[in-house]
Amino acid sequence: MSSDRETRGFQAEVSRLLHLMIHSLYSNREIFLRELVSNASDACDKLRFAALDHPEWLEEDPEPAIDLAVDADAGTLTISDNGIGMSREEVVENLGTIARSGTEKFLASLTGDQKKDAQLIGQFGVGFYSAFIVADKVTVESRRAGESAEQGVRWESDGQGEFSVETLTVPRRGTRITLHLRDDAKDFVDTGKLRGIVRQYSDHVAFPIRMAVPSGDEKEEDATKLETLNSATALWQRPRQEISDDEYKSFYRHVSHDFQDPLTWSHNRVEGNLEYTSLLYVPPRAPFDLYHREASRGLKLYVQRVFIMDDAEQFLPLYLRFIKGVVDAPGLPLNVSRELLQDYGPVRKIRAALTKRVLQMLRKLSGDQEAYATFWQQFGQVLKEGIGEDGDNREAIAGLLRFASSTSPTPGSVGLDDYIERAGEENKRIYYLLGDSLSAAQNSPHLEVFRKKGVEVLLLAERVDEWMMGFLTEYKGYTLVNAARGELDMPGDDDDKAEDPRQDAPVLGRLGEVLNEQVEAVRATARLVESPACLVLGADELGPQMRMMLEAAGQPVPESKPTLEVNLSHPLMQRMAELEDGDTFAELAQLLLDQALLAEGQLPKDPAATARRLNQLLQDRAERA
Ligand SMILES: Nc1ncnc2c1ncn2[C@@H]1O[C@H](COP(=O)(O)OP(=O)(O)OP(=O)(O)O)[C@@H](O)[C@H]1O
Repeated sequence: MSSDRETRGFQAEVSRLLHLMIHSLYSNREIFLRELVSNASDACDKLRFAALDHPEWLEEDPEPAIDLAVDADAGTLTISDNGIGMSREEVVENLGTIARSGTEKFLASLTGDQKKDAQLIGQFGVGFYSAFIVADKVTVESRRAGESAEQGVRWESDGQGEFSVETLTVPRRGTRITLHLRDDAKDFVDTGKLRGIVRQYSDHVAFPIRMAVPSGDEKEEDATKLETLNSATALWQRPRQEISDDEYKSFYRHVSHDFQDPLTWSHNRVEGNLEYTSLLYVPPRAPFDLYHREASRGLKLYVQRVFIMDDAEQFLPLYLRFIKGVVDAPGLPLNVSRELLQDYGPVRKIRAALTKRVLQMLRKLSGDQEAYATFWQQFGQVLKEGIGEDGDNREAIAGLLRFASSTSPTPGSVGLDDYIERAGEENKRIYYLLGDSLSAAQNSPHLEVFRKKGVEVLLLAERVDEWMMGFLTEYKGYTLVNAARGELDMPGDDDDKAEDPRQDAPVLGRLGEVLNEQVEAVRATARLVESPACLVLGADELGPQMRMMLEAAGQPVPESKPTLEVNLSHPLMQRMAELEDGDTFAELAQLLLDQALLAEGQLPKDPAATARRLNQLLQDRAERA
């Protein structure tokens, strides 16, 4: 019986997605099977969860399973499950519109560049539509658990822009997807090939994946038997020593929908009052939506092996949102909700323990330079958020940070422990310098004296750095010191600055008078070797990055003036000290300040006036040439 047939157009975005997918995933075609099996497995998980409230749904057909069947003559492959199934509305919603969270964001982040987009699509679970990579027609028949056979539904499409739906009788609960294989994909009727793909991608799926194969019965040529293709146990429940690296990797691909192997993982069972098992992975690259506020994050939560929810974000802090994996906490109530998880004491304890576990895993990973460099490049910025957000683990997180430095300019090449080891115990300070870019920091006049004295300075050029350093004031008994702030206290500087006779030099007073409105003070410096002057922030003043961030957020930013420090031994300063003409002195003083601003990556207050002064200088120079 069939009725109510209607044809509908896909949303435009779906057509785009299909087109892109078919073309960009051609060399990875077999992943369609992983995606469809994964959906079937999710549907079985959902059924088990729903059956906690409706045990009657399981009565007739109690064992969830996923079946593959091929028909070589018809050129079809069928994947069926007896999971939760879909109603007609759900089919239309799930398989025809893009209201689902990921797709829209994914499409928004497309660049139009085929190559880049192909990588993006790999990061994004391609889901049901991947069926069209190998099929030129897909038929879905489904019946929602708890509904009658007459309320079944059939969905069909050639992936060209339209799909049809109709109500029909479906004898069994669950979903059955038939792929009418494309001419160049007919090899997917080969049971040996399918067996290999299932073992490679889906071995750990917790429900049996079965395939009809010839029974070998000579009397009945067409007789078949069901062969179970996977090991069908929840991988995380098995003892560690029995699980091979390949199994761990394959499970990672399952939970993350990634094509690549994870960088590392950590599998632990905790016994006692608060029993739980966790299997946590560090992915090899950041998802495209790492910085989207509502991006999915967190672990898959199971209670007594029953799947409860995806993206259980309560089990890890926000700055570890890139970690993938599973937590199985048999002590939690099966009907636990997101709201309940939020303030649930045991969950808070698991979260604290898992956070430590992840930090340890990263510490261990840092022993492998190449792998850690990949990690740092992908997730370093996110980890920095933890310095501000997680005071309890600040030191452990700080130990994982990587920087460029004045002596090792490759980004991410220096850790705080490396710095300490090189600096020794004598001067318990770690110097750092903030800049708008790495090259600005590298060329900053503030580094001159450090270079001269052979003291290493960390160079920080990311937007979050200034914010982060506001929280990171100490590490293993060493004080972190901003090289561009306050008065410098360098090793070997014994002279008491307050009584430094250089501070009485008349040129300082003259500069102070001319620049009175623009600077807090003018003083002699020991910071500079080659440059005549630089700007220094007061110890508690906001730096330029924080100012910009606050301004962008519409927050009031307190007025503040920098201090100008000048190098009295510089020939320019010596010449200025002798200069009698007040107007020329004022012009040069203004340019001195403007160039110091420029060296910090900031614009002078009146750039046009600076340009005018510079042009005058150029003209004078040209006339003398
Ligand atoms: N075998 C199935 N049984 C029941 N529902 C299904 C089945 N396959 C797909 N669905 C429904 O269709 C939706 C869309 O599936 P699709 O694979 O495109 O995306 P997804 O599974 O939500 O995301 P992703 O695959 O990216 O993780 C699913 O969320 C699910 O609700």
